[in-house]
Amino acid sequence: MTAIAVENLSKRFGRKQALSGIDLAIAKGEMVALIGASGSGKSTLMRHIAGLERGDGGSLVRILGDIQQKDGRYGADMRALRGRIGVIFQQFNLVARLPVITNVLVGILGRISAWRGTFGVFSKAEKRAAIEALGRVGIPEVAWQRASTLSGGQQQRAAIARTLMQRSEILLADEPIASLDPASARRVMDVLADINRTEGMTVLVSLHQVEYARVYCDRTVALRDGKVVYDGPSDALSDSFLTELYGAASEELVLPQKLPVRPAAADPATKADAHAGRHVDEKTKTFEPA
Ligand SMILES: Nc1ncnc2c1ncn2[C@@H]1O[C@H](COP(=O)(O)OP(=O)(O)OP(=O)(O)O)[C@@H](O)[C@H]1O
Repeated sequence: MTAIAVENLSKRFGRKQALSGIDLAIAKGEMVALIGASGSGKSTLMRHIAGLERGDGGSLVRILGDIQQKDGRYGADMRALRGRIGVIFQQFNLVARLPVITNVLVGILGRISAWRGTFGVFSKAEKRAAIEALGRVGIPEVAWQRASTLSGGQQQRAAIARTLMQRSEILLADEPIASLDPASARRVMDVLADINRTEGMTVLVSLHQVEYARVYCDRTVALRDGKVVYDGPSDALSDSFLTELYGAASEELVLPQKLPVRPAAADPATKADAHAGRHVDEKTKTFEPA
């Protein structure tokens, strides 16, 4: 089953064409990296898939088989679809003054009555589940601390715990490791890979550095100037191929040091849907094997 299907998605902000005719299909259970130099359109694409932004005429986004938006209009099931998608951003993921556990419990707001949500009335079982979710991401001990006291990496892991509480089926992580040190970045990526594997959650993660894509994701989609310029196996993204795709801008996508190799994370059953590599020829708009 296709979790995310984007067809001919374009978006113009004033004179800026942020996205141009994006076609993308991500199968349920895949963990896919989205890479691209600064300004290539990664966040804009993520925001459209999350249903936070509407594309221009001719655009179509389906989430888990249902129309989320078409021709710049949201579908009827928009609210329900939003509940099935968890979103993590580079920053501002948590309410700093609230305890971590309350931030995690925010994940169930879509499932409980408005008054319980407003007054923060959560049952013992819900609190236990929130602590379990924090355990799944390796930080159960911080449950009662204020979110502002957590490190950047812990904050990202708490945000992932919130999406577990939400029981989201798709996780969109927009540059979740951009402001983290390498060790914290790896821990966050480990957690994403783990919930992809064990919960079968579909993960689309945008990354600035291609090394993380190579280590953690079987498949990478590369954007340049709002267009898909590559969609295929991450290990085909050699430094020389990146230079071919991005020219001098490829330097900002490559870490000076290599990351340690990590075993493939995705469930083999879901790999059958993985796409063969395609290098997109922008002039003819045809897809060629990389
Ligand atoms: N709301 C907006 N209004 C006007 N222009 C926008 C808006 N959002 C994005 N853009 C423009 O669209 C282009 C793509 O931006 P986007 O943030 O998606 O890129 P990105 O690949 O996520 O970059 P970065 O890696 O720096 O976060 C940029 O030129 C940006 O300035």
